[in-house]
Amino acid sequence: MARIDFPKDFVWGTATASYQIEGAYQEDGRGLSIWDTFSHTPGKVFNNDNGDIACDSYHRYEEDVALLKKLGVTAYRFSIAWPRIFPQGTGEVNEKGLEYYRKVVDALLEAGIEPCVTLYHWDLPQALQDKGGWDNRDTIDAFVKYAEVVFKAFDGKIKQWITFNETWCVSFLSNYIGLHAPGNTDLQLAINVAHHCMVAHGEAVKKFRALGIRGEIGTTHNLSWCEPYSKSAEDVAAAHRNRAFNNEWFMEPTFKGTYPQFMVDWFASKGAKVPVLPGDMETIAQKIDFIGVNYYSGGFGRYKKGDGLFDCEEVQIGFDKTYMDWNVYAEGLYKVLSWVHEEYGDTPIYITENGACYEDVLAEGNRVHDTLRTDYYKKHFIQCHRLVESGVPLKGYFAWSLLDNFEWAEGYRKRFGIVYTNYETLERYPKDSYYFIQDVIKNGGFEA
Ligand SMILES: N#[N+]C[C@@H]1[C@@H](O)[C@H](O)[C@@H](O)[C@@H]2O[C@H]12
Repeated sequence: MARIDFPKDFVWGTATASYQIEGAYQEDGRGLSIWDTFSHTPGKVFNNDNGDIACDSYHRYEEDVALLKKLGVTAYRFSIAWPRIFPQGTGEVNEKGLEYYRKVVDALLEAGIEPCVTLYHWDLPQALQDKGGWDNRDTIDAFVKYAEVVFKAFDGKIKQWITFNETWCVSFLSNYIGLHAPGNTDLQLAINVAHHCMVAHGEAVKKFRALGIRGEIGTTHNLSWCEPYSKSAEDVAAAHRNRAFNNEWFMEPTFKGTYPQFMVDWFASKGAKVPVLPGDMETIAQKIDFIGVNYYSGGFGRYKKGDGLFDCEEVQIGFDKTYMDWNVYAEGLYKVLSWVHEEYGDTPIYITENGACYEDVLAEGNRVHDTLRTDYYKKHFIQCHRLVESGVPLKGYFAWSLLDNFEWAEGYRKRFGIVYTNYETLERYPKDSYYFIQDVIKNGGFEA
């Protein structure tokens, strides 16, 4: 056993998202989002679950803040629902929407917890989707207007802003693979969406700077790590294409204002190209104050002609699996964040999501002995410590998630929370993993 200790100023937090926890989907003037439409479409979500009620955090946010305070975190990442602020995506501001978030932010600050707010965590107003959504460049301007309203409303209170959550999911998962809202399966459309979201990110950063909003702004990309199964040129190239699909395709524009040419060529071979307009790349590459990275898993890949979009097949080498059937590959976190530092320099990094889904059993006394999840966190905290020790500018960590919540197309069957949500009573029960993290925060580390 070796003791690992984190820097005194290391930020510990947890993360959630509006559609996954709030419920109250028609309350106080909220407009419909694409996830209301998608989840209400039979067959799209497991068990036809939806976010109509979710964890009812719209009414129970004070319980959530109390759990955060008891946990000992100094930050809480949540998202603002665009359809609560602009029910039609643009036009009239819904003051009741702003009022809800004022209450949440004030409760957090009262508890000594810094709000870290994501502007876009996938709940696009349906009214904008009806006009083409992110495929329509007009949505960029609508996003910037929405961002300006919330920047001004919370200036000085919210000091850490994230423009987008996981643009890969917004684009490829939702418009090429089709698993998430709006459920398209068109590669060119997905590339258009990715590009327009990144332009919207850059325009929002420009607006943030122009308004002189206090605090820091960044964005969050979901990065993964695919290690080549062998050192053969074919396997190395295939694994790189697999990584670049998640990683370089988004990080290169964000930091260098260019797309990786080998991937541009690869997509061109599939008949798809990026709809770049003059000035777009300079806009995307606006300097950011931090980069958020969501990391869950990775694995090994090797060349196999025709396998998937990149002629890369996953090789099973015996990793333990989570209930999402994802590898528990903690060293992948070390590899990917070391790569970020090597490739993109000293921009501060926050792990804005990391966590695991397991089949949780409610035991006596409303306890959940989620030893596998606690073990997942231990393994990844060890890698976080390794990163800090190696000089990577890792400044903080947000566990996904505070609560079991609406897990998108998986509905409520997949639980990622460190707090168990009883969906019948909406009561919250801290799991053993919650108490493990509480202890790590309190003691600044743990015996690894
Ligand atoms: N799946 N899964 C869990 C988690 C999802 O619940 C978050 O909303 C996303 O940001 C990211 O995908 C990660």
